[in-house]
Amino acid sequence: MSPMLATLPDVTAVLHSPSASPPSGLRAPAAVGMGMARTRFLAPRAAASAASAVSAKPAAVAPLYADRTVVRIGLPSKGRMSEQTLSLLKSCQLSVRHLNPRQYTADIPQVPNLEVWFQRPKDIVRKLQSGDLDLGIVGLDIVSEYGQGSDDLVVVHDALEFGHCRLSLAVPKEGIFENINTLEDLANMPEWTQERPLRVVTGFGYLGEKFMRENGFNHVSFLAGDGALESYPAMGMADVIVDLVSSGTTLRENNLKEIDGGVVLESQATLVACRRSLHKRNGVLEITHEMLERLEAHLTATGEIMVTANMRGNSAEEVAERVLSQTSLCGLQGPTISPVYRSRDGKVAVEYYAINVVVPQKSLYKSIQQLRSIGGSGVLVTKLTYIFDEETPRWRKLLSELGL
Ligand SMILES: Nc1ncnc2c1ncn2[C@@H]1O[C@H](COP(=O)(O)OP(=O)(O)OP(=O)(O)O)[C@@H](O)[C@H]1O
Ligand SMILES: O=P(O)(O)OC[C@H]1O[C@H](OP(=O)(O)OP(=O)(O)O)[C@H](O)[C@@H]1O
Ligand SMILES: [Mg+2]
Repeated sequence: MSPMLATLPDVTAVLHSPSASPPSGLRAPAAVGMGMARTRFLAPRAAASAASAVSAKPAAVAPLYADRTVVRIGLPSKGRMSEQTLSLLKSCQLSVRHLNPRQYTADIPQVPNLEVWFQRPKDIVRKLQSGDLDLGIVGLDIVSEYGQGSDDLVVVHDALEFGHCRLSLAVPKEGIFENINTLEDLANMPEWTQERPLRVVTGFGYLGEKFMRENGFNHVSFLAGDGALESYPAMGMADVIVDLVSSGTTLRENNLKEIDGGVVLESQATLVACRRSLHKRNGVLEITHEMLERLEAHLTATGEIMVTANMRGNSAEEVAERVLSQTSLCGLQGPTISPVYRSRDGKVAVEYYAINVVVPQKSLYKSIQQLRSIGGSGVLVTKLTYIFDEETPRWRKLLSELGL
């Protein structure tokens, strides 16, 4: 038998033997119900075989939750989040190796015990809930809609800085909605009655319904729609829509407007985990920690740059005083100041000091102006790849959420 494979007991026999029922708490694999007998399941990939990508060939009978030792992460298989997810991971030195674009599996060579599964965003959430995935990257909108506030899911990183959008209620610009500019205006319209409720079309039935209920709408009906929702009001099929908005172009082009108080949810990409896996599956917590550290280090560094300059001075302290008198030169923990040694008349002398300071990218020009105003010269600007703090606050928060 290959070291990669292990055999399961005869499944038919297990099913038919009352004394050999699966341990409680374990779900029976779906294929069992389909009458499939004796088969093999994928065991954890041996580190030595890291060169071979995960096989997409379905096992005839899937492993039970407790039998799976490899950790799984779900990434969006389609849509606008898919490419950005891969590029974020690449920036964190977690490049996904996807040998065959027609397969749904891949791996991340940097993390040998992790399998990547490409799934539709909503399926990522469902599979995190069932424990078939341990980790996933998906928009908060999808986590909130399909997770429905479930305790089974833990948002490990809530701001991966891409996929920004908002779930928002929009109404037609004209007709009876012309002077409707707030949610309150909409709720107080006399048109909505039990016989003729406000008709809302949305792909977010759970969040949409909760939002309307919590905002005091009594006469509302919902219609589920998957795409092109902006066309429903003009077609007379709905009065208002609850849909994702990012640039606002689609709303504008369809003669719709957002109203004050109408944002249901602000969303961006998140890293989500299955709570049960964090507690019970070997390796999940460690992989989550490593991913979190890399993501935080990369995302923190993204908005910052390193500025280096030389400055004449009598001592490091005297230079430090000048630098710290400037509001944009305080750095992460303060500037690093080091002597610049040069040889003069055969002796080593210090006339200049080098200043290294990390500043927010958006205040770069201001920082340079301030450096110059206190005598800085030869200014170098360097992009930062990572900033590793002592400990990421999100890791602390996760441990406390897990009671660890
Ligand atoms: N303008 C936007 N419209 C929709 N989603 C956006 C937008 N901007 C960011 N997103 C995020 O991208 C995710 C994926 O949306 P996208 O429309 O690309 O894929 P999809 O919804 O899987 O595909 P489809 O819309 O064809 O079903 C959304 O759930 C949301 O988190
Ligand atoms: O504010 P905007 O930048 O205009 O983006 C909003 C639009 O983008 C999404 O549609 P998508 O492009 O995913 O098409 P779909 O309706 O087929 O999902 C969303 O459903 C809106 O229609
Ligand atoms: Mg879409």
